[in-house]
Amino acid sequence: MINVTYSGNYQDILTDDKKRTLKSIHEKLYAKTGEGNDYVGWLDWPSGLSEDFLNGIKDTATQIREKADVLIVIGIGGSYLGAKAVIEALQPHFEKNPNFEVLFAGHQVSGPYLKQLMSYVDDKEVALNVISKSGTTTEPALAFRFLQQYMKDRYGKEAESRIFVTTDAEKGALLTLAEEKGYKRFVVPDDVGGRYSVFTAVGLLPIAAAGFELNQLIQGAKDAEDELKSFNPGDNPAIRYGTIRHHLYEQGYTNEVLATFEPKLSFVQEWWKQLFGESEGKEHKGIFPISVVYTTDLHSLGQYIQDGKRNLLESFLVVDEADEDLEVFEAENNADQLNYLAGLSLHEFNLTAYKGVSEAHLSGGVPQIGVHVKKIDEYHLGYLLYFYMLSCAYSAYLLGINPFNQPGVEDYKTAIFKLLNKPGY
Ligand SMILES: O=P(O)(O)OC[C@H]1O[C@H](O)[C@H](O)[C@@H](O)[C@@H]1O
Repeated sequence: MINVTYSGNYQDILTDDKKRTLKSIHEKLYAKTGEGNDYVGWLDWPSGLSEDFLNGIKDTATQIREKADVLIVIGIGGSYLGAKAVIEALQPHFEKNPNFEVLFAGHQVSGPYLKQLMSYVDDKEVALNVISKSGTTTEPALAFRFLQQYMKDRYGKEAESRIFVTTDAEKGALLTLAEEKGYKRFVVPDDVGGRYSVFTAVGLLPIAAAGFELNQLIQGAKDAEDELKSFNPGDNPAIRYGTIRHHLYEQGYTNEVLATFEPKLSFVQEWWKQLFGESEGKEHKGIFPISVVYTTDLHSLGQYIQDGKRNLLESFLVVDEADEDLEVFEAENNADQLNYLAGLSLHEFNLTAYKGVSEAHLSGGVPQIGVHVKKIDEYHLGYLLYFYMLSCAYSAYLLGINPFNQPGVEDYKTAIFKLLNKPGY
């Protein structure tokens, strides 16, 4: 379902030694005995999802769509990027959703954003889904403080039936608050970290509310879980991708540029950055994840990628089939001199551009990985996101890093809290 290509020879990387290392990673991962094993609930999560659970999410999504025109999803990092990635990939570019919108808040602290959001929804019916695994993250908590008040002012007691909380089952300030007010709650499983949580209620409720097909998304993830669990490092694309990028890292390619020709995937790229960046960037190790959308960025970052410092590897996220397309037509006077393209579709143009860019960058000293997915729909996105999560676990374990914690993010938080005189800091 996913095809991973490489500009080098994969068999050369796959030495007996590497196979042994991969085998031991595979065994620890699936036996849930590797480092960070408290957080591998995502691994068999898709196949464990019950009809009842999915129906519960779908029913709530239907209720939300019945009573509201807008769902504001409050969350940051893993509590926002998965839903945002799927929704952006699936919704049309324009007239996103004339009858129902999913908007996001709490993923930054911008006064203008929050003020303008509240005035934008003033003439619309609103529901809120506040998502935080810890229940204590400052940005969403701050946004929720404002938006909860907004809801109370607008709806009084009825606000309580318009607010949905997704958080830990047992702890956190958000849980206490939800219990106090009787808000409907969804659980972030204990053993699933934020950046691995897209197939839990964290991602599923906003995605369902946006009107997308959960069964297909989950089926894609389930098939990925099933097909990628075999230890077959020659063919398994998740092992392949993890192994190639790790090999390139060892050769000094410490930055990975994830490139796509499909602008709708730009939030899949953002989600991927958190996934790989937070999973691997520890102990002064790890590939720094960067993203570009082509051909746009060929006209800005293309120069650097072609000729700049040689520590870049490039991985293309290639969509093989376009759902909509245009064919270049023959113009009478050919004033723009583009008749040579007549008969070519824009998708074919991009596939050719992929080949050309890939050749040029390779000759400039940037090794190439291709991650090919058939098309963009619920099923293939489900498959793709699971594929990346699994590859990430292999890749981080190859580095000797626990993929499932993020100890480093506390340092800047402590520094900010000290400056703000937060009690206890
Ligand atoms: O869901 P939350 O607990 O609010 O966390 C939201 C995000 O913020 C944290 O600082 C972590 O770095 C992320 O891994 C997490 O996804």
